[in-house]
Amino acid sequence: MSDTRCGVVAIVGRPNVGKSTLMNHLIGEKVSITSRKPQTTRHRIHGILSRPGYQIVFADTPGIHTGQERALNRAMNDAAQSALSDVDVICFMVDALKWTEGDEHVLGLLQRAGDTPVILLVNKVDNLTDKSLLLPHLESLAARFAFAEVIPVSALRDHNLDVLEKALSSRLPKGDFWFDDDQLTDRSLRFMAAEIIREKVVRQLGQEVPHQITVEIDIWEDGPKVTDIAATILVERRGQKKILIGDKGSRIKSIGTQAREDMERLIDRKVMLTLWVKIKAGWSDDERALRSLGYDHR
Ligand SMILES: Nc1nc2c(ncn2[C@@H]2O[C@H](COP(=O)(O)OP(=O)(O)OP(=O)(O)O)[C@@H](O)[C@H]2O)c(=O)[nH]1
Repeated sequence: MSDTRCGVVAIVGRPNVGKSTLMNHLIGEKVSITSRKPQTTRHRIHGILSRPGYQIVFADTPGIHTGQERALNRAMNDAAQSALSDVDVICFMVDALKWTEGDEHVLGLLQRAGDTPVILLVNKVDNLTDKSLLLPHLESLAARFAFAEVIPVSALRDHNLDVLEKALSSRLPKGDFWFDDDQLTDRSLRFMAAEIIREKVVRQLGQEVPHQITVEIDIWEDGPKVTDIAATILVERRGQKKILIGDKGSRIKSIGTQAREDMERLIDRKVMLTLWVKIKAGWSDDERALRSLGYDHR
């Protein structure tokens, strides 16, 4: 029997609660992603945290969004649901004392996630001026769901992240590590490059462009000095394309510059990045397109 533990963890929560901040603070610059092994074909991997004794593979739950009207959201919710029932631990993150419809929606999805242990992460506790409000809030949340554990954290200030790591690692199954540390493959780098672009779009445009954007890497060529990368950002409507491109191309240029800088840091080489924006007509209601874009998790 192996002495080490290894398993998959999903961090879920509505936008803006601090999920990315937590990932960055847990894993830092050392986001190492490798080619998928059979154990992880059902997950898109977000990052890997390797410590002596345990390896936590963070799965990307492909969007947990409010609103059910459109096929995209239905498919995403289905995908989120099946992804959730298939991980070893779920972290449900909320923003301090705030509770919104978005949180309610995610909690609803968790109700159907099966036996997977759910840890409630109450983030941004550094923001709380009156800490005495925390306990009653936690108690009322705990009454609504059988959380395996409730941990107040501050992702930004690294508060209680050691407690979180312990809570996660102790719940992982025993087993060998799936990934060698620091091993990067072309495929995972492409995936990360696409994520970097998506992140920049969301950061720069926020609500103006809905989360239904997808990024495809069309070209990845490692030249002697420079890596040439071309990517297409797929949007749903003409108006979104216009916003993304911006006045005389200023917005897409700024997104491209920021993304290129992150990519250069990631692969430690010069990058030449070309971005295209395309409208994928009828995309939301086209299940076939969804599957080809990787949202089919059945
Ligand atoms: N004060 C405080 N702010 C935080 C903390 N964690 C995250 N934030 C801030 O909250 C905002 C949202 O954080 P993100 O990490 O982008 O949130 P997210 O859940 O990944 O958001 P999406 O990518 O939209 O799903 C950022 O401005 C963070 O700096 C925290 O522990 N304390």
